Amino acid sequence: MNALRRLATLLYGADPGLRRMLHYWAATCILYVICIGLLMLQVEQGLSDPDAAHGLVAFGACGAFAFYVLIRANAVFKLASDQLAVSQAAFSLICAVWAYTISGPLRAAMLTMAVVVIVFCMFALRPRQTLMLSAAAIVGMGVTMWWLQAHDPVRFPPATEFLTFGYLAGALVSTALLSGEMSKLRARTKRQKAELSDALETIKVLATVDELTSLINRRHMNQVLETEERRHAPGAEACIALIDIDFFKQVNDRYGHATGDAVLRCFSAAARASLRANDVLARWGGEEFLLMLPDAPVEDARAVLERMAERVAAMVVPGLDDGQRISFSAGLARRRSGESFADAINRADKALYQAKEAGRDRIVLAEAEVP
Ligand SMILES: Nc1nc2c(ncn2[C@@H]2O[C@H](COP(=O)(O)OP(=O)(O)OP(=O)(O)O)[C@@H](O)[C@H]2O)c(=O)[nH]1
Repeated sequence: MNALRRLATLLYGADPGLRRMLHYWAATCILYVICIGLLMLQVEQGLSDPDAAHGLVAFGACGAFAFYVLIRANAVFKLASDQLAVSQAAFSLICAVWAYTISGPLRAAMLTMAVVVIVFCMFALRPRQTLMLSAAAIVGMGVTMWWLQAHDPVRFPPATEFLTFGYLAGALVSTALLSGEMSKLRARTKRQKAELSDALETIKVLATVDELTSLINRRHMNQVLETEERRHAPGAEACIALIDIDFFKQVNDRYGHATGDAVLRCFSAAARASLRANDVLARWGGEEFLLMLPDAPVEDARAVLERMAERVAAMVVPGLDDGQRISFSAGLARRRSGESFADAINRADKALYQAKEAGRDRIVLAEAEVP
């Protein structure tokens, strides 16, 4: 299985775009092989000239190999994928015209291949390119048929050639139009898929991030805590801190709601700048924040909060009077072994209440942590 996968990577490469192009190439090759098989049967039945048939087989095989090299080494040639597709389709049409000239009474059947080539185009070409290619096929086939009936009217009766050309032109034009519609449909589906995935990304952000502070919101923090609870290795310490800005109502009342919002934004930025790499800070509600410090002994957690208090005290908030200092109170709890985060948050909440009661602008350890 592994060897097969390695062989596929060797042949197809690892790049998804390259793989897609080579898959189309492989599908074309299967078609070539079927056509070669049928051509050989024609030769066996005496319906086609063997030399001419072998010439066409050699031409088809060389072309298929050349296209493989061209696609595989496209990192060097840097051809656009539609340029490659147009050249491949043009090559296949030349093969179909050639097959027509050497196929004796079965020649009309060869024209179905030209139609198949145009159908293939819907996967790789724009509608206009497909139409141009069909027009080129009609002109190429028309000139060939005219030349054949003019030079060998016994094998290529003019009336038969004329009618065959009419059928072919009709089939090619309608197939080109239909495959053009299909490519438009594919392009629309692709665009809608991209729009949907953008919208999904926006929804994800809206569902997890607080719009005002750009911190994660309470819902997402609960998910983070759940994950951390499951990951929590026995003995590893995690701390929880509930942080509440002091006298925030007074800020709102004195400076207005917009300045209150600015305080929340500046506080969040200052608080975030004080964290260690793995600490997670969330807006828990209003002017309250929850900080989770994984793998942190309580002394380290306290140090983070003190650093945060210094930064918050030093921050300059647009709209606030000079000298108006912002502070916060925090309740800090170490999550006990086997304890749920919900219980640890409850203990942190009680400690926060004590911090407020004791005069604010301080960090209070939850009861069990007080030495
Ligand atoms: N500007 C603004 N204010 C908010 C927001 N969310 C909550 N608030 C206000 O925050 C204030 C919280 O007031 P309180 O709960 O009394 O707390 P406090 O004034 O900070 O007092 P202590 O916490 O006891 O220090 C209320 O006036 C809310 O309206 C918000 O997103 N923006």
